Amino acid sequence: MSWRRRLSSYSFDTVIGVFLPAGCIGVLAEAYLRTNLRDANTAAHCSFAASNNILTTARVRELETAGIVVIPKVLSGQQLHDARYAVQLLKGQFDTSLNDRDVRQDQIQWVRSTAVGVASEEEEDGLLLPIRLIRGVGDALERASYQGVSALRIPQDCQLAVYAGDGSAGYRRHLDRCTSTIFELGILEYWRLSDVRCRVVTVILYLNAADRPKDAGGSLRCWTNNESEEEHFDIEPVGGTMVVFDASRIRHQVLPSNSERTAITCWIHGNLEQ
Ligand SMILES: O=C(O)CCC(=O)C(=O)O
Ligand SMILES: [Fe+2]
Repeated sequence: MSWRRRLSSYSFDTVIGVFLPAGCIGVLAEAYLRTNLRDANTAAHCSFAASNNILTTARVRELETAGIVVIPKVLSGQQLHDARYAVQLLKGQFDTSLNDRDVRQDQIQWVRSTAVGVASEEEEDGLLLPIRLIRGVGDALERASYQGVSALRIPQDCQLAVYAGDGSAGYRRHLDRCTSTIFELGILEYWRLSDVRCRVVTVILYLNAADRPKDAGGSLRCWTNNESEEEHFDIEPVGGTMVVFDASRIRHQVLPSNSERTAITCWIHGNLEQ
């Protein structure tokens, strides 16, 4: 029996009285339970010596005061080459459908160190080091008691984003952490955005060429003062540059890129009070 016939065999009262409330509860339950953090790891679990060497205690203190730190030359030319080769092999698996095209025009794919979404371990190799480096930042933050936070959670999934070099692909100004209240969002959206509400720190590692010219565009424009539109600075997405910033403080935008632009991002989560 088709679902239409089966449904028409129920009385109007049954549909209104049983199926409608059940459907509403289902939608609410899906929103409440939606999370990518179920298999997230502790910061200690993701500890990586190279990340601790990069994000020294001095840099963590700088992150606390300035809200952002930029660390160049985190990857060698060979490591960048390997990472970019791995990204090439993943082409065709990128997804634009999840993105609001008015807001951002990149293509993304979620990658994890346990070979989900990649065809073989060999193909994953080049991305393994970038993933470990960005996921290892959480441990460096905890060791240096960043803003007194503890119990950071590191998602398994990191975002791999490719912006086409068509001179138009970018990402409108935004904050990575959702700071809107339940009254502004409504309960459904509030629950759906539970992961984004827990983002504490953003870690980006650029996988472009180390000699990417300035006119290739795609700079990351950052605003450090929310009161002022004027106070901003640009970071060139040169391959091997790591950017770490406070996800609830630094508004940022990706300027249009004239050359293909690749970045891998990890959001470190925690339970900060809004
Ligand atoms: O790739 C970048 O420089 C930033 C991307 C970004 O803002 C984001 O994915 O939320
Ligand atoms: Fe962002």
